[in-house]
Amino acid sequence: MPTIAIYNPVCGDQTAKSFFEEHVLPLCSSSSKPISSVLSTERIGHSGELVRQELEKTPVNEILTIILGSGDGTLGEIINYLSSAELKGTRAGAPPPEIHLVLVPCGTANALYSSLFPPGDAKASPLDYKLRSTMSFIENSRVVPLTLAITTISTPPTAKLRPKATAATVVASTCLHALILHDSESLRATIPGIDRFKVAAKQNSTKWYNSHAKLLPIASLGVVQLYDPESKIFRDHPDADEDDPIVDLHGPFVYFVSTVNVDRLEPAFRITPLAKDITPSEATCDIVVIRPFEDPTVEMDTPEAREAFVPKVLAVLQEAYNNGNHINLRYNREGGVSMEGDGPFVVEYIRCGGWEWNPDDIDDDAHLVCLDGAISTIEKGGRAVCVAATPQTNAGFMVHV
Ligand SMILES: Nc1ncnc2c1ncn2[C@@H]1O[C@H](COP(=O)(O)OP(=O)(O)OP(=O)(O)O)[C@@H](O)[C@H]1O
Repeated sequence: MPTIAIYNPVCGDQTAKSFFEEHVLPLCSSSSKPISSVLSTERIGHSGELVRQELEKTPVNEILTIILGSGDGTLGEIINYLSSAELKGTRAGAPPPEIHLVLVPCGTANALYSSLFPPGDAKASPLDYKLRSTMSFIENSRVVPLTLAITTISTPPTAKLRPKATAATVVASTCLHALILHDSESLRATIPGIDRFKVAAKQNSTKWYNSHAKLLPIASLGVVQLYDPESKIFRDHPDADEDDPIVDLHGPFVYFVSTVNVDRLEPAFRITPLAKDITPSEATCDIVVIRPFEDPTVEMDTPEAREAFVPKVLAVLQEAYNNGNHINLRYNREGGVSMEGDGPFVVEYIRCGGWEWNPDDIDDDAHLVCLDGAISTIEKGGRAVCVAATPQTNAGFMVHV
């Protein structure tokens, strides 16, 4: 079973190369798990090419293990490259490969790693913390499958173009989160760390997004679920029944973030905490939505109403850093947001099989979609459809945990 190492030398604080040379490679060479090649990515898109070349040399009945030093973006790049690549060599005409991943968190946010290995749980030093997946590979070989969120962005029916599908392993989002990722890219050079996300959040805090979302049922249950913070369980969504299991959500929206595999997007930002606290038993999307018309004091979409809503959104985002406590925030009669309110919950926390996003033609900002950090734009008249997919047996990506 071949094992290769691939690192992205420019991700995060650009220390992946030295971290591999000083820690990961010596650890592996002193174990019984030899590494056949050590590869560095040289450009955008290169990681997928490197994995393809290795796969084409790997016998069909063998699993390829990749020790991957990167953030979430490089992993997404590999998965998407392989999903559309026509493999040759030993893999010509063969069924989809099984790939095992050993993650070394070298990126900026490392959402997948910090969800699989929550930092608070670690009694280890920072060095030991970064080597947890590596140690699992060396010592016990326990793996978990990755769920994929397959998002298809369609053009209007009149365009007659083939829809484009992208697989995400962490997040598919629209609204504020997509705008934050979009704007934070231009801040990368001046603010290399995760503070650039906070700056970008402030820049976009007064925007509301006009769209119509449809929530698709969980495959085995046939329903969409809504979390009830009072009883702390998921219930069947009140707007769905067996005859019509699809739930319609009308805008405006401020926040729409859907995750798979993760309960956090940064080590401390637990935006979908129930992904860990009430673990789903199959491939599902956990979605956090904020719609300002759920606030009992909001009656119209005006500049004043948007301005007054800003502190409420920031309170939710802030509370997500408090171990995911934002899901318990409520409005009070004055429209204030706190744990003590007796009004509606500020966040709608949904678990479903997928969703569809139909932005209003006139709202440009509602057309941005973030897929694991990469931004796509839905054309006017188009839509995005995201579905959580379970990997087939003996295929897909498994992570050492
Ligand atoms: N040698 C290279 N030069 C320039 N870009 C590269 C190179 N190698 C890889 N890349 C690109 O770097 C991008 C960022 O990588 P990645 O997402 O893994 O790290 P990050 O953005 O720092 O972390 P995170 O996704 O956890 O926030 C990837 O999209 C990849 O295409």
